[in-house]
Order: sequence, then C-alpha cells, then structure tokens
Amino acid sequence: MTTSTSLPAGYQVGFGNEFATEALPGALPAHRNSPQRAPYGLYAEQISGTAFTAPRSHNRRSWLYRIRPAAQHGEFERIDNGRIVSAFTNAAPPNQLRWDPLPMPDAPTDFIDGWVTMAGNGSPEAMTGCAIHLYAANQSMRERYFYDADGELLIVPQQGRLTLRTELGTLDIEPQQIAVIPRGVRFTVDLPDGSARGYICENFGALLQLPDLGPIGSNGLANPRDFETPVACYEEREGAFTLVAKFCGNLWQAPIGHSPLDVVAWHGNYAPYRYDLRHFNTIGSISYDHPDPSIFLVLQAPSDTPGVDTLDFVIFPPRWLAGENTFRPPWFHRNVASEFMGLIHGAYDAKEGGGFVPGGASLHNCMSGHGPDAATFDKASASDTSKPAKVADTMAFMFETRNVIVPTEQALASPRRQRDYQQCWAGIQKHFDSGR
Ligand SMILES: O=C(O)Cc1cc(O)ccc1O
Ligand SMILES: [Fe+2]
Repeated sequence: MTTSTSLPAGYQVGFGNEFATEALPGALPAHRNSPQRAPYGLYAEQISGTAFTAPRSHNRRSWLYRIRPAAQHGEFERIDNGRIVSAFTNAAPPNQLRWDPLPMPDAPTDFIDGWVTMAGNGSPEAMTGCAIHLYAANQSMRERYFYDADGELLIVPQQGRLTLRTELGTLDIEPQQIAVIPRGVRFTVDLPDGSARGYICENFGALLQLPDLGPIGSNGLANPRDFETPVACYEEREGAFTLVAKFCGNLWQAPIGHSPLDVVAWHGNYAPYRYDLRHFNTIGSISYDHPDPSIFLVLQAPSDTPGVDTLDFVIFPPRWLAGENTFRPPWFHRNVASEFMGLIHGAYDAKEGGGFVPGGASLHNCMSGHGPDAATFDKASASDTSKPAKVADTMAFMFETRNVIVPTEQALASPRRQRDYQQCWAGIQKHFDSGR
C-alpha cells in the first residue's frame, strides 16, 4: 500500500481564470489536453460544469491529470439521507420565521452527516433553485469522500475552520471567509478546530458569477483578484474508502480502493475557490437614504430572465453610515424576492432588540413585511444624523432568490424556531397625529 501526499503550496488568484497548475514538474501536457500517453502514467480526464456549447464567456471546464480515472469505484447504493432534504413541495407559510443556531452535535458527526436542510426551492432534477442547509460537525471525514452532482456548494462558516481537500487542491477557510466547490468535484473536509458550524447554499442552477458593475465602474464590490483557487495537490493513498454522492436529492455510497484526490496536475476554469468577505469593497450612500441591498452583492447565479437571479449572495459587512436626515438601518419593506438571512459575526443593524444571533437564521418570503424591530426603530429615529457612524464588528449575509424559499417540515417543527419572532415588531408605536 502506498500513501503519499504532495504538499499544498498555495493559491492562484482571480475569478474564473484559465488556471494551470502541477504538483510534479511536467505533469501538465503542453499545448494539448489528451496526449496518447499523459506524463508520469497519468490519466487525462475532463470535467465540464457548463454545456459544451455555452458561450465562451460562460463556458467552464477543466482538464485533470490523475492517477486513476474517476470512473473507477464500486457500485453506488442508497444510504440514508439523514436530515438532507431536496424537494420543496410543502405549504410555505407567509409568516416571518427565525431560528436559534444549531447546537454542536454530541455523537460523532462529520461534515456530511452534519447537514440539516432548512429551506429551498426549485429542484436538482430541474437544475434550477437552491437548497439552504445548516451544518454542525465535530469530526473530520476520515475514510470518506464526497461529491454533489445536484449543485455547486457555497459554504459559509460561522464557527470553526474548515480544510476542504478537493480533487483540484486544498482550501483553508475560517469564519468570514467563504468557499465554493463546483458541482461534481470530489472533496473531503477536515476540522482543524475539532468542531465547526455554518451555512451551505447548494445552488442547483447556473454557476455563481461576479455581478456586472454598471455605473459603479470597473472596480468595487468583490474584486476578482481576491478570489483564490488552490494549486494542484494530490494524495496517493490506497485503502478501503467510501465515495458518497448526492444525486437527484439522495445520498449514495460506493466503495473505492484509493483516494479520489489523486489529481497531480490540472488546467482550466472550473475549479473551487475561496473569498474573504472582509475584502469586500462596500459601497453606500454619501448623501441621504441607502441603496437597495443589491449594492452588497458578492455573487449571483443568473436565471434565464435577464437581470433576475435565481440566487444572490449578499453580505452586510462593517461600514460607515453617512446619510443625513436619514433613517439609517434597513427600512421596512416587502419584496417580490425571498430572503434567507444568517449572521456570521456580531450583531445585525436591523435587530437591536436581539434574537438574531450568530449561527441563527431568518426567513422573510415573498411580500412578507419585515424590517427594523421596535428597538432599532426607536433608536435610529432619535439618532444624530449630522455625523457619520460606523457599523462595526458585524457580518450578516442573505441568500436571496427569485422563487419562494420553502421551509422544510423539520425547520418549521424545530425546537430552535422562535415562535415569538413576530413580537419584535409588536412594540412599534402608533405616532400618527393628524393635528385634528
Ligand atoms: O431584510 C433585511 O434586513 C435585508 C435588507 C436590508 C435592507 O437595507 C434593505 C432590504 C433588505 O431586504
Ligand atoms: Fe429584507
């Protein structure tokens, strides 16, 4: 039995670039993808994340040079889906919903065991929509590897670092960083801190991309240079392992006699990446009011309707508020879009009254009224707006979708659901005085 690992050596920068990386000199064939015999006795294999005929600007694929082809493993058999749900057909209530964080598990739980689906829309079969999961885990994935054929995974840690060892290299992330693992890419997760908790958006639809900037110009929001993709790093490891697949909403497991993380070199633009949310260039009003929260858009998954995304990943980072004679926190609102929010760090500036805590979540669906709680309204309507004020020590985010986000039965029935959430608006006073 052979076990050896090449050292992970870092990252390549840029969003969706044509990357090229090799863990052994000359492992990447020059000027062709599929030579008669690949260097070092490797197998050449392509992974496509978009249709072959997608326009060049959207076409994503990579060529992998690996010890054994991905086809080599035993037969897949169904395993229990645990708390993973991928069909969103139950009745979605128009109520505003909020949940406390997931507790850390007592029983040994790895990253995949630790998913709990909260909500979603669309379906993996239709290749549109998303599932929103929380995760809480206390064990590294030892002898098992995973891939998700249903969608790409946007991973948002809230507590504890993750080491995401993928076919294309290793990503280390901590809270306030995110990672995206493309559909189909095999990986395993180590927990350097012994436990970890966070959020996952499983995007069934078109790949996440950077938004256009329009009148903002050629820089700003999430800058492409701050996205990092790992260099090639391989395991030459044999043993009795399992390969878990998520396919059409179900988990399947196959025996595999070697590590599938055996890619010695690769090139292409279909690859995992990480991004540090603290690098976001936050833009806002320097006169009055504040723009719609689309100004805080990090990544978008477009739908077939121009300008309407299947999924938007939006953040609420630390920032200065300068609007004069302005109600500075998020206003009261109702939207056609649906909003699932989470909190990574600190407090959110629309919820002075508490209840929205790091690791928690809220859901405000299509046309459900929401906004500042009573405490926030009272404070912000009395504050001095002649001077700028800093919203510090905070990092909230929103998964916003064009379709209704249907909460799962387990999320609705959860003991972590705050049944009194609507009370946060109950104390809002009537101030109207017609003068008559
Ligand atoms: O609901 C929220 O807190 C997010 C949000 C913030 C804001 O300033 C405007 C609209 C919006 O949905
Ligand atoms: Fe909102």
